[in-house]
Amino acid sequence: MNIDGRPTRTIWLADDGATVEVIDQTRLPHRVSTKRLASLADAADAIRTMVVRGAPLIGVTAAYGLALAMREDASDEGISRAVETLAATRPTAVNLRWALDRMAAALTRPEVNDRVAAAYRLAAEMADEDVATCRAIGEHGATLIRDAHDRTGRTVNVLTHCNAGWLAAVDWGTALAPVYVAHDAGVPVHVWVDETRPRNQGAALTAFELGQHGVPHTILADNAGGHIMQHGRVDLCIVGSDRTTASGDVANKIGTYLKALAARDNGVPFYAALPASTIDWRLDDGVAEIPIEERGPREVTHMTGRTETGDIVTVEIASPGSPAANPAFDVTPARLVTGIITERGIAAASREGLASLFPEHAPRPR
Ligand SMILES: CSC[C@@H](O)[C@@H](O)C(=O)COP(=O)(O)O
Repeated sequence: MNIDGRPTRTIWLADDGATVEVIDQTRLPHRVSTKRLASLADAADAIRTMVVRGAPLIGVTAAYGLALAMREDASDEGISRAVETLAATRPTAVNLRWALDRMAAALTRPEVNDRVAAAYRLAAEMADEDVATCRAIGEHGATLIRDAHDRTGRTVNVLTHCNAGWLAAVDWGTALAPVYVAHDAGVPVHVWVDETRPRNQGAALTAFELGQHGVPHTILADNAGGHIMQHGRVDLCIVGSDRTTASGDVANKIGTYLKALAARDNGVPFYAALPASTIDWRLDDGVAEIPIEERGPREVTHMTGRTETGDIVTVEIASPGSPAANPAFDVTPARLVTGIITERGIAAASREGLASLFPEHAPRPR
């Protein structure tokens, strides 16, 4: 995608061929800046502090993190230690584990001396694959937007939660990829952007990237979605996911579940868009089994923003001393999900639905 008209990805190998550059998402939308990752510790820190975030991008950053780690110690023990360090950064997005398992399996095969080159090669391959996968999600999901336009003859209103656009992946994104494909094809589309407290990924990141791409959008306070759905102002909801079970339960940013409930009550189709790497085929019951990240209370009690004079400041918005809880994700049960948009097509949110698109993961008949 583009920032100020210049094409960019969220992560790339620097000109020195060794370090890795990422867009620093903690500074958006107020400052566009990059950060250089030169070591395993830098990569782990970037994921932990959300310099990079979003399930697909976390996975690719972890892959590059392993490549950086191989320069420090390419032994079998070095691989295990690096995997352990990176896996501990964030618990919910399963793309992290998926990327680390794939890298570790590929790295233990070559001789120790060949592991650095192999790691960079595979990390770059995974970055390119992520772009192609998200683009395919966009093509499949755009049919829903096109169909809605054909049915109504007017601008299609899509509601999304958090940021599942190109900033959450290497490019294109998941939930927003259908919007970009439809918009680029001339289908009139407008996005309702949930602000997404407490970190405001919607107001800060989704609004920023839609604005950069010229897609009409409106930021909504998180509590407004139900109201606008009741008044017929949403044609479909599309969200991303950090982990989806084999049975179609969808973990995504906190607040997603409430939007799915409101969508069901108002007959609004509710889709999750995700690559196969977000599906945890070992899990069945998302509410019971998906680990939900608990983040610090300061994200709830304080807010960061830009003053009119351009300074970035953090202010306290809560009653001083009151405790705050901060679960970062919730699980929307499959029964509330109309369909799952993947790189292979749109599936019903069920074990059978997902297995029909990904038969290689279907349980073998006994
Ligand atoms: C394409 S990304 C899907 C999800 O990762 C996204 O919706 C989300 O919840 C991101 O959470 P974050 O905490 O910002 O990493």
